[in-house]
Amino acid sequence: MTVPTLAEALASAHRLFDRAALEAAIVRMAGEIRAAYADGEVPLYLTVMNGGLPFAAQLAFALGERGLDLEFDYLHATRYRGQTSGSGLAWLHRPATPMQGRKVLLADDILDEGHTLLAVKQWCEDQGAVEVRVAVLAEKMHDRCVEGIAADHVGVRVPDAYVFGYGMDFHEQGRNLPAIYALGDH
Ligand SMILES: O=P(O)(O)OC[C@H]1O[C@H](OP(=O)(O)OP(=O)(O)O)[C@H](O)[C@@H]1O
Ligand code: HPA
Repeated sequence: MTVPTLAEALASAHRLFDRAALEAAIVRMAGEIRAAYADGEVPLYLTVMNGGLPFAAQLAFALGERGLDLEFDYLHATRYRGQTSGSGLAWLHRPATPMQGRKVLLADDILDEGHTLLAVKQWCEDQGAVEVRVAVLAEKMHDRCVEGIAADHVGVRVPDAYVFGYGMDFHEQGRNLPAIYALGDH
């Protein structure tokens, strides 16, 4: 199968949020999140690779600016998307930092159907985390999200279309576009 190019995708997509809008959303989120960690405990900050990387980095600086220290680790869980049964989640890397008794803050690019973050959150709880908060740059608006997962902090809400940019890929392309685009007419 030939993979469409990024240029082809951009030609049939439109920009939902530009860089300034996303940066402003992340600054707003940082204010909310700072207030949620007022007790001085240092959360374990888990970036969900790959898509969560740009957002997580920017959010981390905004939190540092507000006096919240973070302990960094990361995980990589990726969905097979229809090529297998069940949740279809493959763990490519699990965090090495012990979580017993810790507060965990997950940073990912998008909450779509929720399979990824549900499994990740449950795994953190199984490891002994006492609290798991979820921060996502984007939440997709539809009624297909699985039960048992919700984002505590959301940057922007996107329509029910395939979106890419700002960490999110179009066939592994376009992750470093500094804006979010939607395919089609949404
Ligand atoms: O809410 P869901 O329907 O589970 O989808 C959201 C997840 O899907 C994407 O990851 P993907 O599996 O594509 O891996 P990637 O970050 O490496 O692209 C995205 O980064 C989220 O982690
Ligand atoms: O719309 C999306 N775009 C990119 N990655 C995703 N992962 C789940 N949904 C999406």
